[in-house]
Amino acid sequence: MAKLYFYYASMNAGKSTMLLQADFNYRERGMNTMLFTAAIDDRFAYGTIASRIGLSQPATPFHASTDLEACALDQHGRTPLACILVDEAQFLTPDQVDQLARLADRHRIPVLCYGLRTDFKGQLFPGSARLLALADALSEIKSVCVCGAKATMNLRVDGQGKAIAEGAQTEIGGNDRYVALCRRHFGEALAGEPVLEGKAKPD
Ligand SMILES: Nc1ncnc2c1ncn2[C@@H]1O[C@H](COP(=O)(O)OP(=O)(O)O)[C@@H](O)[C@H]1O
Ligand SMILES: Cc1cn([C@H]2C[C@H](O)[C@@H](COP(=O)(O)O)O2)c(=O)[nH]c1=O
Ligand SMILES: [Zn+2]
Repeated sequence: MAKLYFYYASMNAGKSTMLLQADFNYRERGMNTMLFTAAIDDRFAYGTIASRIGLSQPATPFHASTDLEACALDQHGRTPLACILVDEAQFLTPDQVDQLARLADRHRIPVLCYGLRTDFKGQLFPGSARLLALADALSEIKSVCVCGAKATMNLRVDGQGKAIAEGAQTEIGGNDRYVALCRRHFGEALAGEPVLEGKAKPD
């Protein structure tokens, strides 16, 4: 049985790097893959998966209206796919996650999704919630907070590095707008404590 995988993490944990490594691993063995990424996340370039470590690959951009099942089956009909890889999976709609599950279940194509679990308020993204509900395998990619503990949360900051507690769920940005923190320091930063001024105490 092909599986639906969800590799989740905070920002800057290495999700895109791991996706590109997995993709390379399939392709170096002569197998075809299909890559998707969110059309709205154009930090590097539209329709490109890029990691901070410098790797990048073109990918099919998805919008909320994109039928991922139809796109992948169209490609699969021309060159059989060994694997589908999806970056920025937090931006999938729940219906799109269902489409990916059908690609695994009915068409036996493994689907590897990489994305954030929660937003800057600590709330699940709808796509991530559906993936947590449906995926056969959940795997956390770990990274560290300023204190050395596991960073599980994503703090949104303004131009002065001040914590932001309110706003739209979607706001594209990188290390200038978000800081991955452990839950304790996420809470302290939102409470106005000087977590990001190098005064965080180890847990
Ligand atoms: N030159 C580098 N060498 C090694 N690791 C790097 C380099 N630049 C960035 N990184 C690491 O890469 C990780 C970010 O990778 P990336 O795939 O962009 O993350 P994500 O997709 O989860 O946001 C961070 O852990 C960062 O420390
Ligand atoms: C926490 C959070 C993040 N986003 C956006 C910001 C980035 O564009 C992506 C995640 O990037 P990654 O480095 O590939 O993990 O998601 C957002 O829109 N809203 C949020 O709350
Ligand atoms: Zn911490």
